[in-house]
Amino acid sequence: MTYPRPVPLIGDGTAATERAADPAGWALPDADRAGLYRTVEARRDVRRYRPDPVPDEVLTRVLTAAHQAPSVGHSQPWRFVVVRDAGIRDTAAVLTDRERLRQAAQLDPDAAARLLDLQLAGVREAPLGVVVCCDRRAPAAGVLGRATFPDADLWSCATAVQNLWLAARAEGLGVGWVTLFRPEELAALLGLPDGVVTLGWLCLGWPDERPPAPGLERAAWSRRQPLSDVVLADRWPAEEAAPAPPPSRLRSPVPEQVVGARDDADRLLTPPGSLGVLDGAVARAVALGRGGLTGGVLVLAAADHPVTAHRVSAYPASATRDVVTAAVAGVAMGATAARSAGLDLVVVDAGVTGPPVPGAVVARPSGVRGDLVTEPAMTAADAAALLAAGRALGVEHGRAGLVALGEVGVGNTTVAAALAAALLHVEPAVVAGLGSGADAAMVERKRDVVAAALTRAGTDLDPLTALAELGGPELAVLAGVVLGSAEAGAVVVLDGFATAVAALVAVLLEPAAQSALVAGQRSRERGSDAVLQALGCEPLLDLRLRAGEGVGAVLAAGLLLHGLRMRRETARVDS
Ligand SMILES: Cc1cc2ncn([C@H]3O[C@H](COP(=O)(O)O)[C@@H](O)[C@H]3O)c2cc1C
Ligand SMILES: O=C(O)c1cccnc1
Repeated sequence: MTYPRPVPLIGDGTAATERAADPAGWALPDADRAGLYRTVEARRDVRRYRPDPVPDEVLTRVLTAAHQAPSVGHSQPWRFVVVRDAGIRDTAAVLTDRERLRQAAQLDPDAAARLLDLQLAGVREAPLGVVVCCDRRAPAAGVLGRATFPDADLWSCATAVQNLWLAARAEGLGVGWVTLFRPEELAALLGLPDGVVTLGWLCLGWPDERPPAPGLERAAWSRRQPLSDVVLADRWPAEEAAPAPPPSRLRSPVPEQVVGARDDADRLLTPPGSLGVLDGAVARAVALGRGGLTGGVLVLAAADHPVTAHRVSAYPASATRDVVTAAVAGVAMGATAARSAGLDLVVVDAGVTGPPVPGAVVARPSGVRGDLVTEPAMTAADAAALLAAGRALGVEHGRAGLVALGEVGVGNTTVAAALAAALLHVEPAVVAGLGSGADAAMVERKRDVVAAALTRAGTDLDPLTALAELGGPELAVLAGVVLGSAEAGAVVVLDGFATAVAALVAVLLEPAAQSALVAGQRSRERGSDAVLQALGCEPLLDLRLRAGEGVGAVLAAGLLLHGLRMRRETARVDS
């Protein structure tokens, strides 16, 4: 049976089916739309004003439109100082006149003459001045969206100006935006406190001119560029751009698949997004066409690392071989985790010291291995070959639909740290962590080793070079597994720090691989957050794991399979 859709009493009452049936259904009626475009097209900068007063209710409508502008983090940083006082308007007018002469003095004579010809007054004549101010006293980091774009508060105020301007135009009022001021002089005139800045003076009043075209265009100061000059396709045109990245073979799921997954989620008899982070992971799998998943495979790649000579691991290198041998026998922790979650296990010997580990798939480097500090981790040819071998494994095992990643390799948290530091351009201290159980002195050594490795290899490395210089063979294989799995349309579930760094290499090589990733967990290892952030992936679990071997990936994969089953079996509402 189906259930009636519980329509929320608050918020968006529309259903996914409605939106899918009529994607343009949010449009306003034809006349409203035409009116908006007519207003946008007819907006002018007005410099001559009638002295007649502007009724308060009209002013309020116009200011209300301004106050409905978008603002970064909904911070509403704008303040509108409405100046009616004739004395203040007179003083402001003198300030602009002075500035106009100062600027004319800097131009060549012809341009200066044209500037002086332009009617720039209005500050004195218009019955109202609206000085748009931005209160910047809130710390940028506290406003959603401003930590990264600290000037977004100013842009918000500019959108308020535009709203005001369009509303004024529709009312028949003129607006002139005057920035021919020294900002500090205008601020002093209005008594603005430190931290409040102005975007200039808006003259507002009934216009004594009705310009059919922009004044500066009529004065041949400039002209409107064709739309095709200002709209660019996908990236900045080649002659000025950095070299194009190498072509990627991978493609993310097409938008129809992503939206289809969301539409289906919307029909569940539960509030949208009720499973939180898990819903995001389930949506990824469904968008990849993997909603029916019931199992998958753990790919466990292992290698040893010459960097252990620098005493950066709490355990002897021989532990790698022991753990891999136990994994093949099905009794290492990663192997038992996989079995209990119903996943198959593929163990890859990517360079375990000694002869190939019996029972493991062999994909080992053939050239010299180095300790990062004095020599590259491996040759460029080996890095490329291991990446390709991993890719083939990913394509093969990706058919199962879910690939969990795991690693074994004493010393590999140091290797992963070096690679992460180079790829993310962060300090060694950000990524050098406890690993399998380092003490403070060892963490310090790891940091020094990473710093020395970066000094030798440099930090401006393309991902493949970074992999050879600073990476490890199992990380190269795993980066390839990510690419191959993504190519096969599989969901890739990451484990801890090292697997996330391998995924980062993959994503830097082919960005579309990101849409296959699910971060299994937030690992205990320092640096895990930085890498997951760079991947743009929010982890499913936060158990302070430091088990490696894919244990966290498998636990998360189990959770994802539960989530998919719930998605499949939960009742749908009718539409
Ligand atoms: C017995 C044992 C089993 C492990 N299983 C995973 N790791 C984890 O620890 C290692 C990385 O830490 P570090 O960089 O400090 O050496 C990797 O093998 C990782 O998978 C293990 C480590 C040990 C000792
Ligand atoms: O985050 C991990 O996966 C991890 C941490 C410590 C040791 N080995 C792996």
